[in-house]
Amino acid sequence: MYRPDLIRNICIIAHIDHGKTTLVDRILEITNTVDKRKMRDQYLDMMDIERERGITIKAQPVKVMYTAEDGNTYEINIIDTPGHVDFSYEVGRSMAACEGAVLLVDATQGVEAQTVAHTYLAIEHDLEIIPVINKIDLPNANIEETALEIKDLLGVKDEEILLVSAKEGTGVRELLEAIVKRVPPPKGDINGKLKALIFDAKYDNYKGVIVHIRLFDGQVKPGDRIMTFSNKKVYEVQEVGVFLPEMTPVDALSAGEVGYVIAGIKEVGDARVGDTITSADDPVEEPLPGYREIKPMVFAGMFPGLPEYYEELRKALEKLKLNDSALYFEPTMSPALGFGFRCGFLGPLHMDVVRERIEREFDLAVILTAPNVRYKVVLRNGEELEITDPSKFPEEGEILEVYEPYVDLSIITPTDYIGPLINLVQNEKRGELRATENAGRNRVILRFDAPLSEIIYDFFDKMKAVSRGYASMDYEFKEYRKSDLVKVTILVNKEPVDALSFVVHRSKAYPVAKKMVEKLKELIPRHQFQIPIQAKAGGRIIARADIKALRKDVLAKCYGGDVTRKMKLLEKQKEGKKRLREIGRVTIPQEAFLALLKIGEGDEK
Ligand SMILES: Nc1nc2c(ncn2[C@@H]2O[C@H](COP(=O)(O)OP(=O)(O)OP(=O)(O)O)[C@@H](O)[C@H]2O)c(=O)[nH]1
Repeated sequence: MYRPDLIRNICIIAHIDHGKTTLVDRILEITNTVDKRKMRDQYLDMMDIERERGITIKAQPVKVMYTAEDGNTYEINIIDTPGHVDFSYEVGRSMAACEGAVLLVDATQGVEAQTVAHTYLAIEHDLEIIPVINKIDLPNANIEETALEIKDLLGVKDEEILLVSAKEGTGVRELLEAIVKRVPPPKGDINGKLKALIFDAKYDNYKGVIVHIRLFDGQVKPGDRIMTFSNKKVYEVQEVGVFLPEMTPVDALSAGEVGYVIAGIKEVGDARVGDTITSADDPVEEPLPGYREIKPMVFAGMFPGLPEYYEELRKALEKLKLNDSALYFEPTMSPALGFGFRCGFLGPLHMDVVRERIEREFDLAVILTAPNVRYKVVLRNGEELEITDPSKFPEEGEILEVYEPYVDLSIITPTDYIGPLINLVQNEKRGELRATENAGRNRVILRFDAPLSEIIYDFFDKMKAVSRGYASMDYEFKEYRKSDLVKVTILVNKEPVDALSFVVHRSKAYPVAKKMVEKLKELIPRHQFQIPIQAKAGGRIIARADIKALRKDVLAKCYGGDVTRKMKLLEKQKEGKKRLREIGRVTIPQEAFLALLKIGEGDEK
């Protein structure tokens, strides 16, 4: 029977390692959702990488049935939220699918900055927030202090904060009671026109795209003709169902419910997060608010470790793309690295995840070049270009104007670190402070305008370093701004290496070029001859470092020059142990192609 008053839709806000997965595991057990025999730890974290790195990009939603003290059996849908700034848009969309949020704080760690950003987002979405202190079983749990911080953040009373040990199960039942009592049931009209929010989409080899939805109004069932609002594509529904957490078909999904739809959608790119699904025959006029097209913001070259693996790399990228609508790639050719792909990502973490999946799931070693943003260039001849590959950046004489993307950068920090953070953003990263807002006792939000290109390198680590790990950041694309940018070309042994070129603000061209050649000097091994490394901008050499020649006797041991040794090296390269590239007569290791990312290392101390 359809009882929307017995539905509760929630998400869990938690900093990494505060115990979200463990809590969900306990809830699954208490509600007998998962057969004890099948129960394994971290049930919902499906991907290996997510488990190992502790970053859940997004886990499956799950529906549990909980019989409360009032005798009613409630349906509680728990929707996961990704935990990194690259995916902040998706966090917002997941929250839009809920009426409540559990704020989970580790009693030994206290409220961390990342949690604050998500809590604000939950408040913006009008979610009922239930604060929970976890890990109370630990001897070093500091419940009082943690409660103070939570009260600071939310303005709640002591008695509203729940105490839980997700590990031992203490307090989990009380939490389920609180969810049922405090989180409002979904509103919505089952007789209204179909209006559903897409909050995730996954590709399945057998079933095609599985669209995760939250219904706001109306109903959807097999045989219905549905339409995605943004691109007006029409599909016939084949199956609808719920997550138990295995996908389980049902006759229909109705207003207020969470579930999935399978409708012959071929790629996840056609079921975009944040988009509205409606009826093709009787569509709503207005979609749900908040939809945005996700565009790649960060680009890098990806090349197979060995040329013969080009096809395999293409297949791997195609496979990943099926499940990742934000991933973009097109073939490219680099004189230095051969055939490969120019790839686009949401941000630096997304890039890392893709690279790791390719290496691990497809067993392919790849060479990835330093990331860059999308530049807009107006040439003197009037032509307008969009450049995502620094080696294709036009020569200075041809350029009339250049524009680069700026972001709204917000950093939440305890007041102690305001000075160092402003210094970092303004003096090192070309940002501008726009506003400072109070964010509760001893905490502020600093709002900056900053060039995206400065944020994608070592910014995150530096921010953490100057704030002792306490600051957290979020950014969103703002606009393109005119800028004074130059291309720096790197020559190794007098030959330009296209994959090492980069674009930089003129004011930084010299210092960055100098650090870059010094870094390359460290990263490229010695050869039997001296190797000059030069940086060239605007037609002249602006920095140089030399790698000294090896002495002959040493050389005999290391580089015998015989073919089998070289073959062995190439074998190793396949294993991803040591990826080397011959440029002219010089062997360049994979690391060197990321030299630009490493030039800031060791600056702090
Ligand atoms: N002692 C104790 N340990 C806990 C408790 N809850 C979680 N842990 C441990 O804390 C660690 C992190 O827990 P997870 O559940 O993986 O944390 P998470 O928030 O899901 O982490 P991510 O998926 O990485 O964001 C694990 O080693 C858990 O065993 C608890 O109540 N008490």
